[in-house]
Amino acid sequence: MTSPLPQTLVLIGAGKMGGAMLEGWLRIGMNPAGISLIDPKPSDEMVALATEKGMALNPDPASLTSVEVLVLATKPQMLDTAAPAVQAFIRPQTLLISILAGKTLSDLSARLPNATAMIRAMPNLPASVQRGATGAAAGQGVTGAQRAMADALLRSIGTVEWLDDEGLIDAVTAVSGSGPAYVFHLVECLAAAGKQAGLPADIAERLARATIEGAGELLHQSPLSPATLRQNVTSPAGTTAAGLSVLMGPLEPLIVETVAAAKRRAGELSG
Ligand SMILES: NC(=O)C1=CN([C@@H]2O[C@H](COP(=O)(O)OP(=O)(O)OC[C@H]3O[C@@H](n4cnc5c(N)ncnc54)[C@H](OP(=O)(O)O)[C@@H]3O)[C@@H](O)[C@H]2O)C=CC1
Ligand SMILES: O=C(O)[C@@H]1CCC=N1
Repeated sequence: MTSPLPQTLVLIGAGKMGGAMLEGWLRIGMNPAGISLIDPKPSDEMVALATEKGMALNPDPASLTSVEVLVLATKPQMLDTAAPAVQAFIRPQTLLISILAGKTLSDLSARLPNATAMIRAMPNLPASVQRGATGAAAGQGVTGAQRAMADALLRSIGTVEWLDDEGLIDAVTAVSGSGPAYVFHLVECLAAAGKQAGLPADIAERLARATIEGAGELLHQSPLSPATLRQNVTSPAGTTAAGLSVLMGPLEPLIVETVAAAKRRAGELSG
């Protein structure tokens, strides 16, 4: 039996990532009447969306008798400032899901002493189109039913990897949390290279974008490994082999360094 999605959800921080998750949840048909958004300066788009869908925007905490799930999606640096307002939305049965990079369950407990059930999750931006990838770790106070509900909520916007060791969330952040930005930059680089190779800029951009889209979709649909898919593009002594002879040496160490830098930064954001 699949676990039910929460009937009542408060999203604190309706910015880029909170907004992406919200978009995903609305797409799968979550009831907007059960969703409340808290953001001191919501974007015009967020105000319009709240109005159109009938979601409460900055309601009085006392007006919400039930808050099954509270998703905390402010910037990590805003945790201290936001904590008093966050606490006002926590009920005895509330499950808090934090997506704050770097902030540990213990950092959260120190600021939110009334939160007894907490999950630290790291989603990513494609959640808005149900293709997110989330890593999650549950704190000790989380019941089996709450964990199942969180799993259903996060799985409704993509894949979920549960980790027994919360310490691994910083590595998740560096790989899949930040990962879409690495891929988007690859599109930028491929487009720039296409332009340098003589293509008109707009055509280079469209080809680069469609190439990453197509490669991503093929990865999604194919049972083959990335290495086999790469080999399937690479004709013996052909053009791809020539291109990869330049890329494959330096790319892996560069990506290892990239992920290490992002993971290091997550550690710096803790506390
Ligand atoms: N962007 C991403 O791809 C991912 C982000 N994350 C995590 O998500 C969180 C948000 O990141 P992101 O969406 O990029 O950042 P944003 O700045 O876009 O979103 C944060 C939102 O919170 C609002 N805010 C500020 N103070 C408060 C407050 N006291 N109460 C409620 N809302 C407040 C901000 O308003 P204002 O702009 O006016 O300050 C903003 O709208 C971070 O902790 C980040 O680590 C996790 C995974 C991926
Ligand atoms: O850049 C950041 O800190 C956040 C966390 C992962 C993606 N964006």
